[in-house]
Amino acid sequence: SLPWTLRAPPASCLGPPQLWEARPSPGKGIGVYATRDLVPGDIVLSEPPILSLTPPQFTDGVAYPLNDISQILQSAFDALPPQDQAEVMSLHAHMTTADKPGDELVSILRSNAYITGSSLGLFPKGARINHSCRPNTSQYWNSYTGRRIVYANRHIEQGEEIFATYIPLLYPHEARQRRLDQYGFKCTCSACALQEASRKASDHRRQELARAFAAFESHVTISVPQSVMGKRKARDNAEASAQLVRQIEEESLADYYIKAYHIAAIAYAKVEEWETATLWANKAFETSRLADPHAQSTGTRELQTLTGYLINKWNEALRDRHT
Ligand SMILES: C[S@@+](CC[C@H](N)C(=O)[O-])C[C@H]1O[C@@H](n2cnc3c(N)ncnc32)[C@H](O)[C@@H]1O
Repeated sequence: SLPWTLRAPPASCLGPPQLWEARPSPGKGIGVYATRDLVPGDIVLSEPPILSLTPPQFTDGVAYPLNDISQILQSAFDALPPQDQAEVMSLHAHMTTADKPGDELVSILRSNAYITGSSLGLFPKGARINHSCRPNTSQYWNSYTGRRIVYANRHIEQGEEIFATYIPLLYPHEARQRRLDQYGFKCTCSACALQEASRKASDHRRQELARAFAAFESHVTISVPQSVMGKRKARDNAEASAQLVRQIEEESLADYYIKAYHIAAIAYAKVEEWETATLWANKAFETSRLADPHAQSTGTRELQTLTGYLINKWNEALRDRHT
């Protein structure tokens, strides 16, 4: 055995300088602020979970009945070193009227946990980021490195507050607010604070987008239709996919950009517009690479393969035109 104990290097030796600071955010407790201008793709935080739970029968996308897991949570907490326990207990806990004294750990999990694959994780630094329904960061769970990455999805100015989303965003204001009730605040972000008419327009766009995504979900393989009817439908779909991208960008729903570009790539491939299809696929790939520069995730690699495939099709079509 080794005559010395291996210890992790201090956090200050790991990676690039810190681009954020935590300080009070009026009306929102503590918040996280950019300490310099950030451009899309800048990694704000890269953090492993301090505590991670894999609840039984976890269904991704469905809020988990957290009270059912208080025992698993307690055992995971008990196994932590004292300084980590103190860090967990320092996090914000929104207690509901149903919570009993002693339920604080469950409240902390409910108020701060993020879903990572099939688990729930507590990330003490990222947990200080407040919510917005038009967030300026997106997140990405890198299962390869076991880190949750928070990256700028648009330009963020020095001193601006950094926001993430706690909930899926393709719902109207009232439904979003119902999901946010578990955190105990009323959302006043730029989408929720709109005047009624604009808010209705935003709600309508989000619902339409949810419908459009659902409609496109079953069309994600490239098969060029042969019938006149099929071709006409594919043409309509291609135009609808370009509209989907416009609406997603108008609503600043950065978490859905990759999905929308991918849909547009497939829709244009189905009408054999290989150049347009390639440009959309490449845009999806480049956006995915913002958070995953070494293409470690399956999603990024698939987009890289798709872009390569479409480039070949585009080349073939150019060759055919010249022979
Ligand atoms: C994950 S914590 C975020 C950090 C928290 N502000 C703190 O002081 O530690 C979630 C809690 O922050 C507050 N919060 C988050 N986003 C908010 C918002 N948009 N408006 C008001 N409060 C918010 C709520 O109290 C919520 O339960």
